[in-house]
Parts: sequence; C-alpha cells; structure tokens
Amino acid sequence: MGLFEVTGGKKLKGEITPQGAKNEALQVISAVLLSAEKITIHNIPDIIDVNLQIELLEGLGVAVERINRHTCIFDAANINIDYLASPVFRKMTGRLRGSVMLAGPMLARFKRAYVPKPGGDKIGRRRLDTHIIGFQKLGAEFAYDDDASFFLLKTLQLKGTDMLLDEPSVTGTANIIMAAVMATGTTTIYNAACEPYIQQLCKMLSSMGAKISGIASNMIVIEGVRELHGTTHTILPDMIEVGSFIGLAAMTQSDILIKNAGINHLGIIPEKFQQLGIQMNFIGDDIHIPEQEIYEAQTFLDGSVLTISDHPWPGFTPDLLSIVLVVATQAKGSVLIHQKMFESRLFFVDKIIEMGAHIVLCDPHRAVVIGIERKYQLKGIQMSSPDIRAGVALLIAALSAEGKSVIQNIEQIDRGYQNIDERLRQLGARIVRQ
Ligand SMILES: CC(=O)N[C@H]1[C@@H](OP(=O)(O)OP(=O)(O)OC[C@H]2O[C@@H](n3ccc(=O)[nH]c3=O)[C@H](O)[C@@H]2O)O[C@H](CO)[C@@H](O)[C@@H]1O
Ligand SMILES: C=C(OP(=O)(O)O)C(=O)O
Repeated sequence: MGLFEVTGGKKLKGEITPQGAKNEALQVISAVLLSAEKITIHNIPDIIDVNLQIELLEGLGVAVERINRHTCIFDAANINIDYLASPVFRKMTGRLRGSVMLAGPMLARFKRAYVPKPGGDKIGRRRLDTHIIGFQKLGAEFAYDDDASFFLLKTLQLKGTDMLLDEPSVTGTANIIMAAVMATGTTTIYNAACEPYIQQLCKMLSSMGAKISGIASNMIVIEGVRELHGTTHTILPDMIEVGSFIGLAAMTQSDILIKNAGINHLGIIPEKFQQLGIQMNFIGDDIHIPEQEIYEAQTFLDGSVLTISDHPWPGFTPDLLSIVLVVATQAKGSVLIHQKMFESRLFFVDKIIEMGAHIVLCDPHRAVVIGIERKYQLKGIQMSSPDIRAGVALLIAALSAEGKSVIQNIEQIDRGYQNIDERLRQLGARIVRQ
C-alpha cells in the first residue's frame, strides 16, 4: 500500500485543470457495448477505476485502441459473453462500483448479464434494488446466487414500460436507460437521477441513434430502437475535482486558477462554497480562487446555523461533503454537515478532530463543525484514506496543517484523482509518494 508524506502549511499558487469526470467515464465507457460500430471517447481520466472498467471491456472482447492518454476508440463488434461467468470477471468487478453498469448494455444487446457484488467506496450499504427491479420491469428474469453473491439476469426481449424508481440512483438510472434504449416500445423512467453524468450518457446515446426525451429532468422517456451506431463523445470536466480544488485553495490560503472548469455543468456546487464565505471569480470557463485570510460561513436568513447536506441532482452531491466538512474547520462560524445518503461517510472526521479541528460527530450522518477561524493551524498526523473523497479531504487538511502528515492507503485516492500528487506539486505542494 502506498502513502503520501505531506509537509503542510505552504500556500499554493498557479493553474490546475480538472480531469475528465470519473463517474461519467464509467457510464459512457459501459455504453460502448451497445453498438457493434466504433465509438471514440475523448477526455478519459487516467485513473484506476476507469482503467479497470476498460480492462473489463477488453476481457469481454472489446478492441480498445488508445490514441493518446485520454482518447480511446472502442470496437465492441465481437463480444465473448462467457467471460461474464468467469472468476476473473467476478474478481475484477468487485474492485469498482462502475462495473455494475455493464449489466444494462449486456442485457439490451446480448439478453444476458451477471451483476456481481460491485466494489467501490466502503461508505455504507449500497444496495442494487433500483437496478435489478428496473431490469425486471423491462422483462428480465433474475436469480440471485447467494454463495457467489451475484445476480444472473436474462431475457428473450426487453419490453418498454412505465416505472417509478424507488430512489433516483445514479448508476441505477444509467443502467436502466442503457437497457431500455433497445427495448421494444416506450419506457418511461420517473424519479430518474439527472446528474450531468446521466445527461451526458443520454446525449451520447442519442448521437448513437437512441430516442430519448426528458434529458436533465427526473422523467426520462425512451422509445426503443433496433440498433445503435458508432459516435464520438467528449467527457465533461470532473465537477468533484473542481469542488475539491476550490476547497483546497480556500483551506490552504492559496491563489489558484481552475482552468476549463465546465462552469455551466457545476449546478449548485459553487454556491455551496460561497455559503462558506469562499470568494471566487468566474472568468470565461475558468474559476479564480483568490488568496483569502478568513472566510466566514453564512447563516440562514433567520440567523440559524448553516446546514450543508447532500441531495440528488440538482441538489448538492454527496461526493463533496467530506471536502466541505474539512474546509469548514477553518471558517469563521459554524456549519452542520448532514450526509443523508451514506451511512459511513463521516467516519474519517475522528482524524480531523485528532488534527485539532472542532467537530462534534452527532451520529453517523451529522457533524457540527465549529470553525476555528485560523486561530491556529491543524497539526500533521498519521492517517489512512478510507474512501476517495475522504482521502482527498485528509490530503487538503494535511496540506493546510503545521508539520508533517502521513496518509496511507492512497490507492483509494488514485481510484478517482489522476496523478494528484504530481499536479499539486506543480502548485507548490510538498507531497512525496512512497
Ligand atoms: C460510480 C458512480 O457513479 N458513483 C456515484 C453514484 O453511486 P451509486 O449510483 O452507487 O449511488 P446511488 O445513487 O445508487 O445511491 C447512493 C446512496 O444514496 C442513497 N440515496 C440515493 C438517492 C436518494 O434519493 N436517497 C438516498 O438515500 C442510496 O440508498 C444509496 O445508499 O452516485 C452516488 C450518489 O450521488 C455518488 O456518491 C457516487 O460517486
Ligand atoms: C463514491 C464514489 O465512487 P464509487 O461510487 O465509484 O465508489 C465517489 O466517486 O465519491
């Protein structure tokens, strides 16, 4: 297991460009299975999870031509369906959450899919009911193998139907959309997730010949078509990286320019950091975070303590709450962080408390952060990265802290952030990878 040795307390300066979005990449790369024609995808992030997803496709027989580090041409003309039942497929899918999204396209085009227990962040229960019930409503039969922990799905032909999802699951919605695009008849998915990742997937599928309306809303209507064609698609900048860099700049009192931030696709993200009192200037598609001594958390209009909580899009993404929590520790004022969706995503805060932050962990979902207003710096300590975003939150804390920190288990961070140490060193950060 690798580690970062971080010497904190240094202000950073310079420009940084976000990578392509991890969660979009995992969706659109899965969608290449829907066509026998070539599909080119640009701006693919070079990160562990996405590379694993590409390896899974190769195992299935997809020919992958890497034109450069961030562009691949996928050719899914010849697929080896038996690979789905192999132990190696099951083992690899257990390493990332995104692997679950191979099921929708496999079911649509090859009428068979296996859904093993996917991997991904260990942040509480992550059930797959929305996916499986959605497939079932489209006419797939499923059986669950208790011993091997996987769902086996098959169908003679998927048929369009109306469905109301029990929750707007991001990967669940993507899976059902990909299954429905080649079903017979019309499918209506109500209470659909509508994150930019889903919007982008729908745009790509439309350019392949799918008939989808309601994109960006919570009601998606899909008229099934017989087949889909090749296309070219470009992945958006990673909004979670953008949010992470805004938080990093504020916490370390740095002057940072986030280039090509995809501002039109950030939704409420900038506003949440502004509620923490963080200044930002929008220059074209770049975001400038000026060096800021003190940032003051707003209160609500009635004067009560600010709450920042997660919510399905267009609400605030849960993936940025760990970052917001850490940044709030140096704010002037208090903030209640309410992580509604996941049960175990706040457990890293004991480390931030050990570093000297004033936080009351009320229960697994809520933490009150009492900002210390830079009266003192956090202190460097030894810690381990429990999940991608908590890992980066710890990294931000370490970069702002006095002295040396060691962050272990950095493979968690590498799952979602491309060469993060190298890119932050270019801003002046003192990070050594070991
Ligand atoms: C590979 C990928 O794309 N992963 C993302 C995807 O995971 P993923 O698609 O797995 O997450 P889901 O959207 O299915 O649900 C996440 C969790 O939130 C709960 N839930 C969901 C909706 C809701 O209205 N109420 C609620 O409580 C679910 O029960 C579940 O525990 O979406 C999550 C939620 O944005 C993000 O954190 C993950 O980064
Ligand atoms: C939870 C996340 O990822 P995954 O769903 O892949 O575990 C994340 O990106 O923050």
